[in-house]
Amino acid sequence: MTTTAKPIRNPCNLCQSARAILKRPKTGQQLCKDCFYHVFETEIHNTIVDNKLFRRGDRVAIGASGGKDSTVLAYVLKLLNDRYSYGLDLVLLSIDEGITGYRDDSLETVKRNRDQYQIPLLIVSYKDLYGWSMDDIVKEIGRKNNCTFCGVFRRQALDRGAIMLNVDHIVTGHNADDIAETVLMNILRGDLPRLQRCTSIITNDTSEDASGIETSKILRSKPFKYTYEKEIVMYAYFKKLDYFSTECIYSPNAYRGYARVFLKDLEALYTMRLYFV
Ligand SMILES: Nc1ncnc2c1ncn2[C@@H]1O[C@H](COP(=O)(O)OP(=O)(O)OP(=O)(O)O)[C@@H](O)[C@H]1O
Repeated sequence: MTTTAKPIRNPCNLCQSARAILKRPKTGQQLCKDCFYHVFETEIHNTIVDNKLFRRGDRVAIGASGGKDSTVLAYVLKLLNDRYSYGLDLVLLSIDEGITGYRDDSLETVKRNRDQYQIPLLIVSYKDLYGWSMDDIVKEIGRKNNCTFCGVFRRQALDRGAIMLNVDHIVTGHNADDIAETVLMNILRGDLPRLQRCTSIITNDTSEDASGIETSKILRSKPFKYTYEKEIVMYAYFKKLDYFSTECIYSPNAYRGYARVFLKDLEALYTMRLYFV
């Protein structure tokens, strides 16, 4: 007696053998969980290889905030390092800006990630480096331009942490959506030098600390340059990764927020056009 296999309802566009459970925002493909993991991870691997981001033996610090992007970055980089034998020595580097009720909680997530992924962690605080926490700064100057101060301090703090860790390279979880926002902000501000630099996947600009001392020539890169935020969220959700998802308490008035809303509105219009044309 021959038995015929029951046809799969809504099969995955790639393997055809499992049921599709999601529609990929980047391509519109309907995929099963395993095929989504495979294409997501392979695209990041291809980005790393095509752009020659690392050399074998590099010691690489992952800028870890406990948020979805850097949590997925730590998880995927560890996985790819093992799968493709990149030969990287990975460490987590977190900056504690000193924001009560926000960063203290997200750092607890990073500490759990350190144990879950078995990657060592260094936490460097603004208070130790500069004598001021963000809470102190906000008390002094109020709620204006907080993100601008914080961004400059964080960049330097990451460099200082990287020197303490003796790393060659810092990777951050900036994704395709973050980069689109930055492009728009630089256009609106008319900041041509930054507009030129902000889409580079890898940079090695020299930075100076508050006293004007050259701190580093450490490479920085964004392995998620081509990765959509929605796909990072989907990946974290299906893999049940442990991440912290609260907005910074000092950021509601940030300029970036306006760029983000504008781009989300444009995206919604574009998606509607795709459906209705
Ligand atoms: N406090 C921090 N310590 C270390 N790295 C950080 C910190 N804050 C941000 N970063 C790095 O910069 C990237 C972009 O930060 P941003 O503030 O835009 O957060 P985000 O887009 O919410 O990302 P995430 O989801 O990882 O928090 C992060 O993915 C992370 O790699």
